[in-house]
Amino acid sequence: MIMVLSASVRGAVVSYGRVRALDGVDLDLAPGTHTALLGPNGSGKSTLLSVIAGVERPSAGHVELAAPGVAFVVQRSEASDRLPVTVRDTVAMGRWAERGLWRRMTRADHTLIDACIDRLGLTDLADRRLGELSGGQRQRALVAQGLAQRAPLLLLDEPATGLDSEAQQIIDDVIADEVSRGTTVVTATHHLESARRADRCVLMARGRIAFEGSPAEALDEARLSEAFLPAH
Ligand SMILES: Nc1ncnc2c1ncn2[C@@H]1O[C@H](COP(=O)(O)OP(=O)(O)OP(=O)(O)O)[C@@H](O)[C@H]1O
Repeated sequence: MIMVLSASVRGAVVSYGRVRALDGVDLDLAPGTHTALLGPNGSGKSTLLSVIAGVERPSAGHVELAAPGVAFVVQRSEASDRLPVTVRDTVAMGRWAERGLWRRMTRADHTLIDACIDRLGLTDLADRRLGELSGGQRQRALVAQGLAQRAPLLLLDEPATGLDSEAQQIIDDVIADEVSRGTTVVTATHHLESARRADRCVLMARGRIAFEGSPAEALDEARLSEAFLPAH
């Protein structure tokens, strides 16, 4: 049986100077599924997301996407925190790729932007500047921006970092909703509870995939401690 994939990565290698951030990674993403990437700091999770998003070009290997359009929600940075824009502006930017910078937003765009703001519980903060918000609120604004892109592939780099358990729950529910709409979602996460809700877990170690399987298989204690062992 031939399965149509949303995206596939073959033999991806990425080096930063002497560091091999990715060392020959193969990954298949089935449509309408949630894949959780887990692994210690520096194991290559963010780099793999960047390669799938097309932000980083592998020096060897390649990525194929079934359809164009990737929404990539990167980790919050000092730079994004200081942008002089409101929550609504931030989420509206998610429509730029489709609308073009200079074309007017349609009524449907505004409805979608409001829905994404609401979905992340930010309606009361919609007109506040990002700089006036807590880290967790800014993080939710960036996830709302990712949702507003309505891309077939949604990549989230540690979306729940710094969030309280209620906000984390919102993100997990948003991911589940997106998957049920047919979106293919990949998250890099350190939260085992979120990973447990994924369809598949990929354990990364030193730029390679150490294991992939169902959450029950991957999140086994022995398996996790092996993947998280320090390099030797
Ligand atoms: N822009 C860069 N310049 C130099 N080295 C980099 C760069 N980006 C990543 N690296 C290195 O590549 C390796 C993989 O980093 P990556 O950010 O992909 O890991 P990660 O698994 O996402 O880690 P974390 O859990 O800390 O986010 C690390 O050794 C990191 O130091």
